[in-house]
Amino acid sequence: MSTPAAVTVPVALGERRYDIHIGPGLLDRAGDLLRAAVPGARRAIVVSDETVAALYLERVRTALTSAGVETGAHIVPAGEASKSLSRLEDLLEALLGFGLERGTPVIALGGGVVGDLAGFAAAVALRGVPFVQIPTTLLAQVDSSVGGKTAVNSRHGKNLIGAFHQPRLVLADTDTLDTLPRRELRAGYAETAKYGLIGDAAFWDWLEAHGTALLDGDAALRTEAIATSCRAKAAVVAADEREAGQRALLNLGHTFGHALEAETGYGDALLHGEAVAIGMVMAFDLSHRLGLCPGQDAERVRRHLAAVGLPVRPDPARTWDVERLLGHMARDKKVKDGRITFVLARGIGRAHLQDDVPADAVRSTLAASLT
Ligand SMILES: NC(=O)c1ccc[n+]([C@@H]2O[C@H](COP(=O)([O-])OP(=O)(O)OC[C@H]3O[C@@H](n4cnc5c(N)ncnc54)[C@H](O)[C@@H]3O)[C@@H](O)[C@H]2O)c1
Ligand SMILES: O=C(O)C(=O)C[C@@H](O)[C@H](O)[C@H](O)COP(=O)(O)O
Ligand SMILES: [Zn+2]
Repeated sequence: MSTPAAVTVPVALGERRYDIHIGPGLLDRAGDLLRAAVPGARRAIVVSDETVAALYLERVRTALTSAGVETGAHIVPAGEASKSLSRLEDLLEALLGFGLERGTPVIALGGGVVGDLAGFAAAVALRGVPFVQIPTTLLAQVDSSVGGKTAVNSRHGKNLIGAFHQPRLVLADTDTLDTLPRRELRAGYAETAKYGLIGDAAFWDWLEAHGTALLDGDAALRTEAIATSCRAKAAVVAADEREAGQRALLNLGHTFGHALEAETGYGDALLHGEAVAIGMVMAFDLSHRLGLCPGQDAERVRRHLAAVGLPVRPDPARTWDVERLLGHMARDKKVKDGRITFVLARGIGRAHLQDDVPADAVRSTLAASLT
């Protein structure tokens, strides 16, 4: 296994832009890269979770201090439950207690949970302060740290309270993936595979060939997959920053997946990436039922995700209710005039949006997956 060089992927948003740095050893460069991205920053507050803080907080603080940046830190419990209004309130009070000024960056060090929570706090504290992402999960490095969606969950559903707030810098140190549990790595793989399914059949072929080695820790393959994913996401976000249209393609598998997450209570039973894997299999099944997608493509999706160890159907040991799942789906952010816009596909790499999907076809997909 060779050590890959760092890669930089730019995100261009009209007059604004930021860089995603991807590669090994980047945590130690956090200070210099922060000073370059947020000129004049002399203080910063790092938000992390208990697991990640124990592993990496001191290293990041040392790097920042060496660059002349004074740091504070706020730590939340690990896990999806921290994406809550009460954790947001605690965080906002901590930021204000730190003496946050309009130029003080908030730095998210961790996975998508910390990124979404800290990003939303950065969006609303003092009506917006600079935000920096240091993603430490595969999911966060390929997806959540890029594009500026931030949110907490509501009792009405997933990510229903949030804001768009772009980071000034994304620093994805691929070495941090060495400590990530295999289950979390696989969950991130689902969001990686999503880019192949949406619009890049060649990337999907590449993942079928290299997915297992990537998950086994091949550093060069990992860096290549993260860079390809970030380029794909950067292009979509540059074209449609606030999801007026085509950005919704990044929601492939999420209408089903978010409903499954809501039903399992946002706990450890089903991780976001696992729910997305099941949801993508359902989206391809639905596309096939509607006569849009060849059955062999839907089967390829199911087979590969299962082969890398991802769940491809809801846990049969639990009781599921189709109507309850449909109820969650009806609160999806892509609902307009009571109609859900689904992300469907005409084949691998050929996703599109469709808002005239018959409810019975959706019921059939859910029922087939639950039996
Ligand atoms: N904003 C977006 O665009 C976007 C995109 C995709 C997902 N999301 C959100 O991201 C969240 C999921 O993110 P996630 O999968 O990163 O979960 P997470 O943040 O909960 O992290 C997963 C687990 O891994 C641990 N961990 C993190 N980095 C580690 C490391 N390097 N070594 C060891 N342990 C580590 C964490 O403590 C946690 O227990 C969901 O809430 C989802 O809705 C947001
Ligand atoms: O960045 C996007 O746009 C995405 O849809 C990425 C998704 O992976 C992510 O889970 C996002 O939070 C889901 O979007 P939401 O608007 O339904 O919260
Ligand atoms: Zn997602």
